[in-house]
Amino acid sequence: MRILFTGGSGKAGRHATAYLRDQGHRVTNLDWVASDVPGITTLKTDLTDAGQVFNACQAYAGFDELEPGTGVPRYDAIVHFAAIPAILHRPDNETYRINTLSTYNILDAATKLGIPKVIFASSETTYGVCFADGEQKPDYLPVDEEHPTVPQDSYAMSKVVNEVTARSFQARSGIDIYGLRINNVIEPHEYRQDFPAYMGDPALRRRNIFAYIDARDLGQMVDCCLKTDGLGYQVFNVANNELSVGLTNAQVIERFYSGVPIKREMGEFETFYCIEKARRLVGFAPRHSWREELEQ
Ligand SMILES: NC(=O)c1ccc[n+]([C@@H]2O[C@H](COP(=O)([O-])OP(=O)(O)OC[C@H]3O[C@@H](n4cnc5c(N)ncnc54)[C@H](O)[C@@H]3O)[C@@H](O)[C@H]2O)c1
Ligand SMILES: O=C(O)[C@H]1O[C@@H](O)[C@H](O)[C@@H](O)[C@@H]1O
Repeated sequence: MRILFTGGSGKAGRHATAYLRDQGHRVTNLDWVASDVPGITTLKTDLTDAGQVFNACQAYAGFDELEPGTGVPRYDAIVHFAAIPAILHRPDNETYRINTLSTYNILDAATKLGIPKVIFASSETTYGVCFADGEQKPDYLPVDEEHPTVPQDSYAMSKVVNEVTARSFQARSGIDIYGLRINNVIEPHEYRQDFPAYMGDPALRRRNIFAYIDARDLGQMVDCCLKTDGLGYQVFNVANNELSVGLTNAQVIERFYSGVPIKREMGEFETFYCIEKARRLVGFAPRHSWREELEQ
């Protein structure tokens, strides 16, 4: 497929674009800065500027596309990852402005230009646990897509607003728009760098609901979404199926989740960040586990 990918120069985007390239997709990156991933071309674009977004969505992906003499082909899908990826990188109102405006522009352009699918990065932070002031426990476990999304911080607010915006653009246009509530992204080198500390102090993972997602598996989830048509508007939790700490599910409940309703029986090391919907609807099957990465 011919894919327009935003934020491909960032932490998650670098791995997701490489994964999509390896699956045979043609990927053009829209970002403030150029990608250094081989095979990924960047059109430097400020996504808060609607003019630039509409223009980039209708641009050639490379000089080779001049050859047929049939004009600019239409993109098959947009994968929108560009964002300020947390609080405390920018003043709160800038994070909110950049994230909501960029997403509005992408959705507006996709629907008006007849691009039939948009997959966008939402976040685990929508559930209100990650960047809460003090400790906020989930309302129930495991956290699935029905869990309330009432966060207190500007980054997560921008993601909740983006989900609402996406749902409305989908209702108007009828195209497929899938939002990914991505858990904490782990790059391959971060297993050795960071996980030993998580084994020593599991509380370090409390704000991530003890979950994580390998950056390459996130690429797989995007590809699963590209391959699955006709679902309309959907949000999906995206995480590994196992906890990111060296405790069992029961031990985490005992230490961190006393009083939190447990909705169903769970596996010994099963994640509290439920990924059943992604498995069922698009066939997501994470492959990279921290246990195996540390053994290698
Ligand atoms: N890293 C995580 O753990 C995590 C978890 C959940 C969700 N997410 C979401 O996944 C996406 C990618 O996150 P990341 O960690 O790779 O972030 P990142 O900051 O590493 O990458 C984001 C990229 O977007 C670009 N960008 C931002 N705003 C832009 C704009 N207006 N115009 C052009 N380019 C712009 C940046 O230059 C950067 O290359 C984000 O939407 C983030 O909110 C990340
Ligand atoms: O966007 C998000 O959800 C993520 O933001 C990152 O910056 C946080 O470190 C991570 O815990 C979150 O998973």
